[in-house]
Amino acid sequence: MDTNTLSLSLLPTLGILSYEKPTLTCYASRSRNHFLKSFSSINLNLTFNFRTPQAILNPSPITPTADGPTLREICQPHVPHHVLQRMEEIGYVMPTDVQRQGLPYLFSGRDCILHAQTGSGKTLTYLLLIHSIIDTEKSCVQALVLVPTRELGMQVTKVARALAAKPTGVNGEQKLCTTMALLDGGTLKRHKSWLKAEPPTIVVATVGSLCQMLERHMFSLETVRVMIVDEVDCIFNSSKQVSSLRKILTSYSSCNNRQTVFASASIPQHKRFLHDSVQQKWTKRDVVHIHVSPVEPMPSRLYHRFIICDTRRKLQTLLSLIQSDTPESGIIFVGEQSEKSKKAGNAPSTSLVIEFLKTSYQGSLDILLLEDKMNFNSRAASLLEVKKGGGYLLVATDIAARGVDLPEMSHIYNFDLPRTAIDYLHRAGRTCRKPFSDINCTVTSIIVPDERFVLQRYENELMFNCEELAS
Ligand SMILES: Nc1ncnc2c1ncn2[C@@H]1O[C@H](COP(=O)(O)OP(=O)(O)OP(=O)(O)O)[C@@H](O)[C@H]1O
Repeated sequence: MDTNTLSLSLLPTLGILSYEKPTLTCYASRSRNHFLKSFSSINLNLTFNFRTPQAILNPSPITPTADGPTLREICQPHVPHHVLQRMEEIGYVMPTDVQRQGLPYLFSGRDCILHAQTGSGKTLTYLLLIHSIIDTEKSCVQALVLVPTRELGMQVTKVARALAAKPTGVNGEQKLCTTMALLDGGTLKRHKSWLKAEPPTIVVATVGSLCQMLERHMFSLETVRVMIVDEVDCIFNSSKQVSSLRKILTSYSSCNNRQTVFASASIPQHKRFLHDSVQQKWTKRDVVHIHVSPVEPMPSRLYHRFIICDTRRKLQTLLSLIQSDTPESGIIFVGEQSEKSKKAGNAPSTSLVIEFLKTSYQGSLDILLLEDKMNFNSRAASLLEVKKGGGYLLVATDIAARGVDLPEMSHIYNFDLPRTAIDYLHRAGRTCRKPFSDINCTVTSIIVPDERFVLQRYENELMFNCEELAS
């Protein structure tokens, strides 16, 4: 095996590199301090076995300091000037941790697993890499971004287009890069004509739609020089998407002909994943694992609470919480309806919550719905409303939990407890999405007494503390 796991944020604190075991062990501890205290004893029992020393011998040239290099300084000379200008115009001036730590590796051409907190700026990180590779004078698809949902695809396309637009006041003849969204619910015929008439430089695609195009020979990945798989664990975990993703990575293209980047805030069993990536030829052998803040998987500005109540009182409890919190905007996450509940003829939680809020909530926030079973147009309409800004309460299933960037979001309510700690992490991560802000956001879980131990497990796994609210 020829892989590296770098827990970069630990470097300054511990003066050593963390490997898989301490990272996993720390999930059992309750706080960063606790972890750091327990680290020395764990360390005694471990053999640190770094098999490819390049990443250690050749560390990031960027020194992490409070007022360290700007994004422009990190990106020069890799990213074209007009993109850097545009980047600053949008407001991206200082790098986030993942940008500061990840970009030097990405610019060096190595395949990477970008493993960093929700809202940490992974999208801009990989888009800057794309701009360092593509040649806008060439008329072919050179970069591919794979996403698990149409919603995330729309968002990435928007950011990609914003970054590729001409900066104000620039009138040069520079050919600009174009981005095509190839997403579930779109028309293959239209995409086919676009690809034929004037191939875009970047394609943002859902796995299913891309595979359809590839299978019908409407599109080929021959000219793709960089491939990003965003929310990679989510796609690998999806029974509908995993086999298509494997084909895209190994049959329709080869890791030797492209730079591959996997991104997510959660890579369960990352050592295993790294091993598989090399063995299965999803990436090259010297793939590097950029693990930012491994002992703090969730933003520290998140305040976690729970309230215990009877199932029958959950709706009323939700309403009371919203009334006392007066959120700027909030997401109320509900679980998917089980087959058993469907068969019993029960209404899904989404309908219950929406109808209840529509009749009982007297505040000024708009009430919106986003769930898997809505058709693509209604889903897009909901998301468009949400992105317009203004206050709203979005009642959503986990479809809204992955990657969707809603910077104004102040409160998350788990009306139904998420099924796994990872789902908790991604739901919670829809808040605290302004990288340099010090505004605190709140996640509140409304649970029945039996669920307390489940939430406790999530707390241990994700290393956070949840405070109980009096019911
Ligand atoms: N350097 C920067 N300066 C200011 N804002 C930034 C910077 N980089 C990213 N952002 C903003 O941070 C927010 C979160 O970024 P992004 O959506 O890329 O997060 P992410 O790491 O992909 O999160 P998730 O894992 O939840 O998908 C966005 O609103 C983005 O515009």
